[in-house]
Formats: sequence, structure tokens, C-alpha cells
Amino acid sequence: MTASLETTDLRKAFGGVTALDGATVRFRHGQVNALIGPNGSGKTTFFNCVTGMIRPDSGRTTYRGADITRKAPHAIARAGIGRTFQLCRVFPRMTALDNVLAAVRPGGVLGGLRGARSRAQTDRAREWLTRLGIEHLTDVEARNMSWGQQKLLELAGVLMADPETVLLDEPAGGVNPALLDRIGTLVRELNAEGRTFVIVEHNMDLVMSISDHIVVFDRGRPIAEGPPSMIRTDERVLGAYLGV
Ligand SMILES: Nc1ncnc2c1ncn2[C@@H]1O[C@H](COP(=O)(O)OP(=O)(O)OP(=O)(O)O)[C@@H](O)[C@H]1O
Repeated sequence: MTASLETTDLRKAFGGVTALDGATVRFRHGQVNALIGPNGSGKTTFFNCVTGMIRPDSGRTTYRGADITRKAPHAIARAGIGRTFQLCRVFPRMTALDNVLAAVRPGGVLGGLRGARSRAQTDRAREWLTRLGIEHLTDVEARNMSWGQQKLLELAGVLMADPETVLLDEPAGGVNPALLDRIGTLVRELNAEGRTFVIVEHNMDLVMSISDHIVVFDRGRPIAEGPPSMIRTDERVLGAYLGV
């Protein structure tokens, strides 16, 4: 199995708090991977290090064989990795369509507001809104959408950049069951079309139903990995969640 995203001995401390404590992880290309673990086990810090949002104190990250450890977030995005955030990032006073277009404009939001709209890009943005089931919100400002709709909008923006690997940080957090189903189905469909996923998620039903491979973190490093059937019954995983 080819490793897509690989870290070696990643370490990160915030003052006296060790968030990542030698995380060596391989996520596989072409799969839906999940990263789970108790609160504070380092999952978001891992995403932040991998995507260049924060610098690890030491260790290495490679993506499809290339070292991306010290690269800036935009360079990592260009290499093919897209991500969403736990606390959803959309522009509240922009419409859904403009939010999705802003995701791919050179110069970000300002470029998006000033630049001429290319017909092809607008069509593609509309296609993603449709695919995510929020086309009826095309001209609605993000601040007037529900939390779940905003999460779908953020994902549409990420997909607009056409990443081959997508990191999702708690896609199910605060989302109602109907939207949850849609997110699960969409992830499997996008994966069937060739996209690799790494998903940080606390909703175990979702994780177990959509993942091919699960890595479990505890205290900043992996303690177990394997398919859902194995993780479900792993004593170390149960111990980490129960704090024993
Ligand atoms: N910017 C920061 N400053 C100080 N401590 C931080 C910072 N970011 C994370 N931490 C600490 O690092 C540890 C790991 O946090 P992180 O958010 O990565 O865990 P997590 O597994 O994503 O948790 P959750 O599931 O609750 O989102 C925690 O103890 C957290 O308090």
C-alpha cells in the first residue's frame, strides 16, 4: 500500500504541554483514513503541523515522497492537500457562490472581489454547491446559513481547489443527522473518484461506517491502527477513551 501522507517522529509542545510526542504515522493513498483519539490527544495539532499552519519542534512530514515539513500552507495546498477546520472557516458576509470562488482566486478574498469572474470557474463553483446539496443557497450570505450548511460550504471551497487529499477536521461536529448522512455518502463518492481522505472525528458511527483505515492517537502519538473491525475491539483504544 503506497503511503500518501507520512510523518516521522513529529513533536510539538506548547509551553509545558506536549501536544505531539513523536507521532509516526502513515496514511494510505486512495483510502478513507480516520484519525481518532480522546480530547486533547493531538489530532488538530497534527493537522496544523501537516498543513504548515504551525511548525513542529522536530520531525518530518512527507507527501507522496516529497518533504513538506517546513513548507508554507499555500505550498502544501498546491502540493495537493486541502483541509477544513474544526471551527469552520467561511466568510460570513459573502454569498455561498463568492465563498467558493474566493477559495481559488489568486490573492484570496481581495483577489476574488476585484478579479473578473471566469465563466468556467463560476460554473464549477455552482457544480460543487449542487453536489453538496446547497445550490439553493447560492446567493445567500454564509452568516444566514445553519452551522451544518456552513460546513458543507467550507468543504465546497476546499474541493474547488481540486485537492487530491482532503483533511476534514470534525465534519460531523454540530451537524444534524440528515446532513451527517450526506457528508458520509459524499466522502465515499469522492473517494471512489480517487480522492484520499484523512478525517478527524469523534462521531464513531460515522468513522466506523466510512473509514478503510483508522489511526488512534493518545497523548500525542499513535497507539493503534487498523480497519474499523479491529479498532472497535482493541483494548488499548478502549483504555485510552476510558482513561484507564
Ligand atoms: N495553541 C495552543 N496553545 C497551548 N496549548 C495548545 C495549543 N493547541 C493545542 N494545545 C494543547 O495541546 C494538546 C493537544 O490539543 P489538540 O487540539 O491537538 O487535541 P485534539 O486531539 O485535536 O483535541 P479535541 O479532540 O478536543 O479537538 C491539548 O492539551 C491542548 O490543550
